[in-house]
Amino acid sequence: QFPRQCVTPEGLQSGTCCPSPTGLPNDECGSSTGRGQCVSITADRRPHGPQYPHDGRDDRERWPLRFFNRTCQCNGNFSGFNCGRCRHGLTGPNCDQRVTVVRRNVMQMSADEKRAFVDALGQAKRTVHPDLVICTRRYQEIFGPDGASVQFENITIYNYFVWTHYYSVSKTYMGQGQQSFGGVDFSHEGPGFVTWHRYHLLQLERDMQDMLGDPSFALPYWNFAIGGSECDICTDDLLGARSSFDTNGISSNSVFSQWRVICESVEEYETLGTICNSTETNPIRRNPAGNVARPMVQRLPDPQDVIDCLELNTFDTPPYYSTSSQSFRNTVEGYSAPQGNYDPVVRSLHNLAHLFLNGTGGQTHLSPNDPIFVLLHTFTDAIFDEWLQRHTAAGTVVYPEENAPIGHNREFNMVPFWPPVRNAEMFVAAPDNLGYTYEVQWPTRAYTISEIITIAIVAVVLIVAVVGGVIGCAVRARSYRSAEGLEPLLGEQFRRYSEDERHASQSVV
Ligand SMILES: O=C(O)c1cc2cc(O)c(O)cc2[nH]1
Ligand SMILES: [Cu+2]
Repeated sequence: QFPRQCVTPEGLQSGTCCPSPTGLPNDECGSSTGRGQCVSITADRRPHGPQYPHDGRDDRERWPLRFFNRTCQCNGNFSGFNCGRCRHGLTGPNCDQRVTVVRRNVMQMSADEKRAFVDALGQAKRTVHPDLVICTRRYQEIFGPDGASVQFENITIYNYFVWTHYYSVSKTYMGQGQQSFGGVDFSHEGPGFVTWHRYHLLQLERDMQDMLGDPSFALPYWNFAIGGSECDICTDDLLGARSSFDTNGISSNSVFSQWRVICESVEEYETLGTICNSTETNPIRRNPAGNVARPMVQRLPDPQDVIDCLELNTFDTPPYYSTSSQSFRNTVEGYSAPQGNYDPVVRSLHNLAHLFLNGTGGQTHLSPNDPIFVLLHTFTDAIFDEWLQRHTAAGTVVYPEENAPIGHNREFNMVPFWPPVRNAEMFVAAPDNLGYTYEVQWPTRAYTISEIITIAIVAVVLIVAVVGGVIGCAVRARSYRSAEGLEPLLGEQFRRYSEDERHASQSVV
């Protein structure tokens, strides 16, 4: 969440996190080369929804001001916590060359591509994040007893991806002996669901590109809207088959059977007011379609559900929450029926795909520990991008500025990302603004009864016309031939002419 250089006791006390680009000491934000400058952070002040009624209790309110109030603001196309890199979709020394990566269907990749992707995930699970460290205490307890140390630690690239999700969904600690407050979620149940998860994926993709030294690396997606109760990506060449010994486990032929999860001890965090750290504990659990207690989540969404949600015109509707009706966001997130009507018992699209996994991937504080999360969310993001592109011309693409749940207003800095990035910055079409596109064949709508009847009528009329024409011609040809029989002179003349011609050609030879 914060650059390693910034989390010293002095750095935290100053509230300033403006490092120099690597190789340029004492050049905060690369200001001497015009890359950027150190400025005050602005945090959203607009009212949020009533779900969170507290004030000052949570480190994530008005993020990231509890920790830092000054950051690098980069000029032009420069970007990053020290302005040492380019904005998404740009490259080159001056960040003026466009680059686009293509996110593809994981099922359509070659055996070599699949292996490379699985290996890259394994490497991300082991490689310490080069720049960022995580806090392991609430701000109040972040300084050690001597004041000379602070509670931050290193974490691997993939575990950082898991930790940021956990931090965004964790409950608010209300003090010893008090129940933690669960009415907060900085990344779900609000308009920020799509923008938060989009940035979450972009950050992982970028970290993996840097790790691999391959700027063309793209996260693939899992088209989970295939209906039925089979997990098609749960094979040992991809995300791991089911273990033959443990219904809830992953096959030992898959590297993912070796992965251990972080952030499992929620009860401890909630009762002691601690925070998940980088300690790995148990293996991933997964039992696709295996939740017998909840038959509704035993099958995946259907292609028609995607078609239906893409037809909703409004991005989000009051109260911009998990109870919104006719909201594209609440529908793709999966708290509404695919046609947009809110129903508390319904789970569809993204939520249904999570719950179908029935294990680690179905619990919000843990879900990214199962790498299926990455592929499930790239597809969710592909639907979001398709919706943006289809509806932009109609002018209904509007992100709410206020009264969304805390963390979800348009100008709120998404928790716990650094440098500060607002929901609004991710509410743009990806190919033109963020340097990636999806290669997807979107399902098309089946014909309605009235369309089928119309098509049938047109077809019948055409067939009648063609058949009628053929019969008409045949009848006319017949009457012509019988007329020929009544005109022997004409026939005679024709025969004589042909014979003359034959003679002529023979005499030439
Ligand atoms: O119960 C749900 O609808 C549900 C579970 C779950 C887990 C997860 O990680 C999500 O991102 C969403 C979600 N929804
Ligand atoms: Cu999710």
